[in-house]
Amino acid sequence: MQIINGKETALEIRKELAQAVASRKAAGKKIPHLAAILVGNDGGSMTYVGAKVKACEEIGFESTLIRFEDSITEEELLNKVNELNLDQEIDGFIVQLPLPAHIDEKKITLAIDPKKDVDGFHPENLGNMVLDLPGFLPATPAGIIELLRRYNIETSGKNCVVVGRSHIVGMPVSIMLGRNTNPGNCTVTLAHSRTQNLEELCANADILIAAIGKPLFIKENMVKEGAVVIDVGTTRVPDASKKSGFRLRGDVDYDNVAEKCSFITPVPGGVGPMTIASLMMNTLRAMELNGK
Ligand SMILES: Nc1nc2c(c(=O)[nH]1)N[C@@H](CN(C=O)c1ccc(C(=O)N[C@@H](CCC(=O)O)C(=O)O)cc1)CN2
Repeated sequence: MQIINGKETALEIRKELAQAVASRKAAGKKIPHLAAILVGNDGGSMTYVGAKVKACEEIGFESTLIRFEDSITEEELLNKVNELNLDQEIDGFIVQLPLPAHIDEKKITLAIDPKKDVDGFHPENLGNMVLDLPGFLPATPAGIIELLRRYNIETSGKNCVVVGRSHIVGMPVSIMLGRNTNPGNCTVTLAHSRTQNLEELCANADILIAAIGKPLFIKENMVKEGAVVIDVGTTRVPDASKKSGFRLRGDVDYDNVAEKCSFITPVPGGVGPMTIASLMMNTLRAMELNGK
């Protein structure tokens, strides 16, 4: 069994990006500038956005953090999105999810200029992904593909089961792994809450991707001997013994599953850091796609 070290891989990518920035600087080209909108005080969202800003600093990107209270109206948020769409200095921006219930996430996503949508959530970018056209790939699925690539994991012809059909992970990763690309060319099953015989389905997967947000959901009996297991879950579970008051739990019962796998991602230190690395790759790509 080999542990897929997402933290280390993400660091490698960040070093590569820092070199690309240094070359751009030396050539007198513009430095990528990422803006992030954070609404409210959710602990996880604050951690993730903080990590995005820190990654920008380390790589040498410019960054701008824009914070709003939970009480911001949808109209006010849309105004800020439109402002960023028009701001020539900003190359790409994200709106951290989830948003408060009174704000329609879809409306906000649709308002983002697809050319600045470095999260890759806009329908134009999702359509480009389906058609293999240039655009931005969603960060977490792109991070998973990059891990499979960098660990030389064979995907062609493999039977892949993705558990969870969220718009930001499950749905796009299922499409990406089914494309005629490398990594890709899998026979993909997208499983969800209505799927029948889920245990059996998972137990036949060569590649199992768990993206359901249910701690320790994937048990030993659901994993085939020699499978590649990718755990996307990062649920904060209360734990009084921790200084933070919580511990992170993946969707996979790692302790009982790991030994059966050929490859497995841990939580933390697996897919999570790759989400941030992919966002940084997209931000650099924004410059290229927009001819800067
Ligand atoms: N606008 C977006 N919102 C959200 C996205 C996204 O891609 N764009 N994805 C998730 C959250 N997310 C990024 O924003 C994210 C999740 C987890 C990690 C990460 O590095 N996790 C670490 C542990 C960090 C911790 O201590 O909590 C790990 O797994 O090792 C990074 C980014 C939802 N919202």
